[in-house]
Amino acid sequence: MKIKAVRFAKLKVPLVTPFKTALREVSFIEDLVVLIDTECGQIGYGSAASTPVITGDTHQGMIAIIQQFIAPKLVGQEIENINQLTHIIQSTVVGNSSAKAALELAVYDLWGKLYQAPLYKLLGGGKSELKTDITISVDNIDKMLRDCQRAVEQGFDVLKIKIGNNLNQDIERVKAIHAGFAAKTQLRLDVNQGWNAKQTVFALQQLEKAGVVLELVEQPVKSSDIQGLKYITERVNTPIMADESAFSPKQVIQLLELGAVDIINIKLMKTGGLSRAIEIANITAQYQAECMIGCMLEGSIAVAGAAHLASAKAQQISKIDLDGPALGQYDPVQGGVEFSGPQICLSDAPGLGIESITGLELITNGVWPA
Ligand SMILES: C[C@H](N)C(=O)N[C@@H](CCC(=O)O)C(=O)O
Ligand SMILES: [Mg+2]
Repeated sequence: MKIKAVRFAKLKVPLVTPFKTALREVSFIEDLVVLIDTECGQIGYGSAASTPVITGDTHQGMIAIIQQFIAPKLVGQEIENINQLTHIIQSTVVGNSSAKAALELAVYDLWGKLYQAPLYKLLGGGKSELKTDITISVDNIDKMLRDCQRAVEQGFDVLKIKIGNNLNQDIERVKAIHAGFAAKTQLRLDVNQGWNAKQTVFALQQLEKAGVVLELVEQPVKSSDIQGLKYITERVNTPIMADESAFSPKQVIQLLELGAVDIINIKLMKTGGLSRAIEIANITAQYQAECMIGCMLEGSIAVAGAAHLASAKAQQISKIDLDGPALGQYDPVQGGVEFSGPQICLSDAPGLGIESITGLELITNGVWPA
């Protein structure tokens, strides 16, 4: 099965409620979809979210880097040589992790189609049912409590609470949500780099004294502040997780060698796709550290790839934050992974299993070779 061309499209889905973090606020999931055509007429699907405040990637930038540098090296390659394909994708340019993720997803989808097997089985096999948490956007306390209530009614029993835009208000938000929902749910916090190290220790010690039990706190400080993460981890009981500080296998080794964090959040948009995500999961096992599989605000094509990986690497990946599709008003993708509230159900269709996509807007000059 030989690669013939790479095409691009856009896919936009409105959110149930605006997605607000310490870094940004958006009302739509907007994915760049990458379609890889083969000479035998198969199509591989991949997609990527543009999250410039975290990855630096934009849709225009992803299209340019793929068209000018990576697609010319992929066209003509055989899908059966999956390691050679991921090597080309990873090594042709530096950075550009979201563009690499979209391409890797599409070639892994085709690899599954070549061998007529679902991706999670080709990656080692696992369960077809997974469960995700859901994210509660940062807002005034009443709105956050209403969002938590709706999530519980939908069946979610793990809530990921976004905070980080005002230290004292954040402490009050967490206390209020803990009082209302700790009996029914497990609570994770995501500060999205909003605090500094001393503020984090202060906040977590206050919360610990008040009897607030948290499963983990994600990325409290700036992505570059590795010493800050270590300072916090040494002073609080609550487990600390790296997100924006952990893109590459090398960064993960540095974090774990230093004892800077307890847990790593793996996201395909940071690792550049599945191949490096697998490497990171294996590294965390070497350090007996836990890891989570997460997502950006992205739709069900890319999240399906992450779900296949989570199933196949369940021995390493113990926590799941794959709620992108649950945050959208509908899922435009038919076939493959089904997202229903907290439940994620993998199908045994080949690759990612995608049959069709509603509302896909093909980019007219977005094809290589032209
Ligand atoms: C959507 C997911 N649960 C999440 O919170 N992801 C990111 C933020 C992504 C974004 O801004 O698109 C995270 O920080 O974990
Ligand atoms: Mg995060």
